[in-house]
Amino acid sequence: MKPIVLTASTDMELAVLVERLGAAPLHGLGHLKAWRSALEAGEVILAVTGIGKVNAACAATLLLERLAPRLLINTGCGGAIAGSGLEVGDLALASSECFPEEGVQTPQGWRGLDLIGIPTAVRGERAIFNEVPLDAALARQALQFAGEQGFRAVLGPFHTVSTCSGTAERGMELAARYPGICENMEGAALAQVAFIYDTPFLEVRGISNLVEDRDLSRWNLKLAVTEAQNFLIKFLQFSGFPS
Ligand SMILES: O=C(O)c1cccc(C(=O)CC[C@H]2O[C@@H](n3cnc4c(=O)[nH]cnc43)[C@H](O)[C@@H]2O)c1
Repeated sequence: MKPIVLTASTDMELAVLVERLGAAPLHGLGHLKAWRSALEAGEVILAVTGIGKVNAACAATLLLERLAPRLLINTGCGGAIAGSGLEVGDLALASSECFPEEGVQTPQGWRGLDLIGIPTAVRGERAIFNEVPLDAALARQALQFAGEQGFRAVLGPFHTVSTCSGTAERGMELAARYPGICENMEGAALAQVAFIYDTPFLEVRGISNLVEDRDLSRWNLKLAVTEAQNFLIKFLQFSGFPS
């Protein structure tokens, strides 16, 4: 059976999973720090991508080329976009991913990549621009399982940015371009690579902060990454998915 690959941008975002799944270091995956665990659901490979879109795309390409997984899961922390109903410590599940910065600044305002007419990726007849579609059934299944397990979780579109929105104004500007519940810096890059390789992709983030005027005293990275990993441990071991 093909493995499941689970990624995050930093060690901290995988540490609980590595420990609780008894994962052993795995060498030979290029520049990536990785671990392997054998679960009832099959083999799980955990890998640290590094921060940002370039690191994420590079890692995803290497992992999908080498391992051809049956599922790619990305986790970590993220910022709750105003109006999402999310609070610090909640889970956010991606219904789609989006690059809300890629486009053109025109005299009439910002426009997305569809204005240029060059897609970010094409698979068969399907061309995508700023928004990357995800496996809706898989995301809904994860949402339902989260609720059953007592996690507070919201399913909705994610934003992947180059610049963390450290002002409420910037968050609202991006949300006016595309709907969003959770901001992060890697997800859309992983989702785009998964789209190209026709691999199911699930993204689950713990909310570490609100997208608001930057105030680090209100952030809780540890709670966010612990909640996301606690959920994934249960999801991998008990949800019955993915078989
Ligand atoms: O502003 C700071 O000084 C600061 C301190 C610690 C961490 C950060 C981050 O921006 C973390 C980026 C990292 O975590 C994800 N993340 C978490 N919250 C957000 C957000 O509101 N907007 C974008 N990315 C976020 C992201 O995926 C990165 O991996 C800043």
